Amino acid sequence: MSVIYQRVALIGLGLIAGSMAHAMREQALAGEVTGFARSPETRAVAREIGLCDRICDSAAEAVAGADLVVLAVPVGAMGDVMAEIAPHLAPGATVTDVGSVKQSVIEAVLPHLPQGVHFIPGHPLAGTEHSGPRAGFASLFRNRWWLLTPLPDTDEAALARLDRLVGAMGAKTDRMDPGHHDLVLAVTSHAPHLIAYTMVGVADHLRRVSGEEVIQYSAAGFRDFTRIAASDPTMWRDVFLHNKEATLDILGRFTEELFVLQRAIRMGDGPQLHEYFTRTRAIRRGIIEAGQDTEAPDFGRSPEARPGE
Ligand SMILES: NC(=O)c1ccc[n+]([C@@H]2O[C@H](COP(=O)([O-])OP(=O)(O)OC[C@H]3O[C@@H](n4cnc5c(N)ncnc54)[C@H](O)[C@@H]3O)[C@@H](O)[C@H]2O)c1
Ligand SMILES: O=C(O)C(=O)C[C@]1(C(=O)O)C=C[C@@H](O)C=C1
Repeated sequence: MSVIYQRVALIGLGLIAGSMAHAMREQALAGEVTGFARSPETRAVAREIGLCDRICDSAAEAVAGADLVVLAVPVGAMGDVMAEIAPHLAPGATVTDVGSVKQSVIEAVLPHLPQGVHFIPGHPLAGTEHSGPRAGFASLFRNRWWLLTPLPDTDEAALARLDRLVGAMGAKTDRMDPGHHDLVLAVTSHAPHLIAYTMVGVADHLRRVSGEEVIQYSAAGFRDFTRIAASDPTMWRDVFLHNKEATLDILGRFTEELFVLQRAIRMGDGPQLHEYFTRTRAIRRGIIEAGQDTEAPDFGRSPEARPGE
């Protein structure tokens, strides 16, 4: 691969920025990568592990001369970070973000955007429950979607260049309207996280009644919930506070469906439960057939799709 940006500045040095740093280094996509995080401890770890070519002690220093700046902080911090770096951005630079919510980030960033600097919001649909500067790894984005939500006046050349970087890190790119993005993600990511947090909360509450059995005999389904519910509290607090309407809409629908199933159980309506679960199983199989879950066991995928056979 060849260098796509001469200098990339990563603001916030956690899972996503760290994975970008590793992926860009592996593929030699940037001439130099600088990094800044607010906490001195995070910067110290980032230096110790050589996460970037240069870790700076201020955001201003990190973005000076950068042709790409990546905002990789919790969504509630994006506006303040943009205000801080704005006077130090190079003319013609591109600023992107990786936030899990798009509309509120755009509203927070745009008022601070200097003339001649491009802002292209983005969101990699890839992550783990781990956070911090040690959590990143180069293959995180491989074969995952990275949605770009350009604004109506976005410069096409700047967009194509960012698209190229994201693709070179292994991701598949697509473009989406920011408001639509927030609704889709409320269904596929935000509401599911809240449900996992709640289920683990319920089990924790029960543990106080039933001793350690909830932990000792935790079944695979519940363990999956606990993985999700171990995700970073600051990040997820901000996601819910900044994608409020869409999340509440989906949770309202979720509650209605839950009542339907609850009633079917109470009434002993086996056919209704069976029909419902048959439909949901088809959705899972569709995701796997579309190659969206690379870690899942295969349910009847074609032999060509099974590596090593
Ligand atoms: N974790 C995921 O699964 C995932 C996936 C896709 C997108 N995202 C989004 O990416 C962004 C970063 O998430 P992450 O998982 O890398 O988080 P993380 O917690 O691993 O890292 C966040 C980093 O930002 C730093 N930070 C926080 N506030 C700051 C500020 N005001 N100024 C400078 N640095 C600051 C923290 O010190 C930390 O280094 C978030 O907006 C999140 O919504 C996360
Ligand atoms: O795999 C996980 O741990 C994730 O939850 C990653 C996940 C998701 O919901 O898919 C979480 C938040 C992001 O904004 C994007 C990806």
